[in-house]
Amino acid sequence: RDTVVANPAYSYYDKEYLCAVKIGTPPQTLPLDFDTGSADLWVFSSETPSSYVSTGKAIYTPSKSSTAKLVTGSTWALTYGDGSSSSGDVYTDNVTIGSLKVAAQAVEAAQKVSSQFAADTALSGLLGLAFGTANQAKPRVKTFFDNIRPALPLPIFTVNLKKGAPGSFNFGYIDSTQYTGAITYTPVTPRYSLWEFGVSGFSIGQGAKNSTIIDAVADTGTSLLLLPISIVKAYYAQIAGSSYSTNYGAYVYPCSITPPDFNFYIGSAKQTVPGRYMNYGYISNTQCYGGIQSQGTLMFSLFGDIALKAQFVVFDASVPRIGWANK
Ligand SMILES: CN(C)c1ccc(C(=O)NN)cc1
Repeated sequence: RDTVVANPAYSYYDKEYLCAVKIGTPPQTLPLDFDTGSADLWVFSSETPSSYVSTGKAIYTPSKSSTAKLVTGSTWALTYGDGSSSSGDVYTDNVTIGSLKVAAQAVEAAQKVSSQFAADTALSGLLGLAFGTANQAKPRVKTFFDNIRPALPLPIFTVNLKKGAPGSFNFGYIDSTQYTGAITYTPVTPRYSLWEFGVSGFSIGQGAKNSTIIDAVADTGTSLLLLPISIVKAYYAQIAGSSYSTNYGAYVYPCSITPPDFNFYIGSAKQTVPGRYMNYGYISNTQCYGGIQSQGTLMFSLFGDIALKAQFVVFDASVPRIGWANK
């Protein structure tokens, strides 16, 4: 069991949360985006064209690792929900998170990355924490969590992200100081090999509970809280002066206003996302980018960092199930 610090990147926005991962011998430390919405561990590498590697970015150089082994013939290619992509070949090497070490972990080295990843000067790759069946390597490889799970006291990891401050991913144990009240669990249906669960209803601010079921995915790799358009419209109807900006393709609101809380229910347990968490950044002196946006044509809602940073979440592979608590 162990814990690793999750540092928010792009201060104020909390765009993503990065954790230090040691790869190879001697260890090469890379800040990776721990992503419960995908299942590949991929890294910027010595095989990534240097024009796509921003100055100072840490990369994985297998030739400098005495324990690196090329997996001959294996390849990988990924496309994320926002249209970003990456691809390359596959090595195995020692990977250590905190004190948790997996020997011969599959490490997917990038030979191509899209402009969104090239523009991201903070991360050196992603570490997928979704179910292994979502892995996109050919032939498929196991995630770090798949590999470390047998060595953990409990087959779980917990996510305690914070607004504008370091949080943590804990593996194999629950730190009861990280939440208040009870943890309420609900089953996970890995229909898409994701941490997909049912939300039993929602309310806005002090409003009445609307018992409509929301089909949700917990995704630490998505910054925002993406909901059905009907709920999004009902939310911004509560913020005077808010509007849909065609320029940004997003709902914006006057920064002078603190938006209402967004509450969602796990069973009958009310989970609260405070309105003060909804500011995803200033787009002008007066207009702010809302943390709640439409899920568009996605077949599920995405409970990304805007929601996760308000909660303590247990990702439990034993059932599978997911547990939520306020904090
Ligand atoms: C371009 N970047 C940094 C991304 C990082 C993560 C994701 C994602 O959908 N994770 N579930 C997309 C893009």
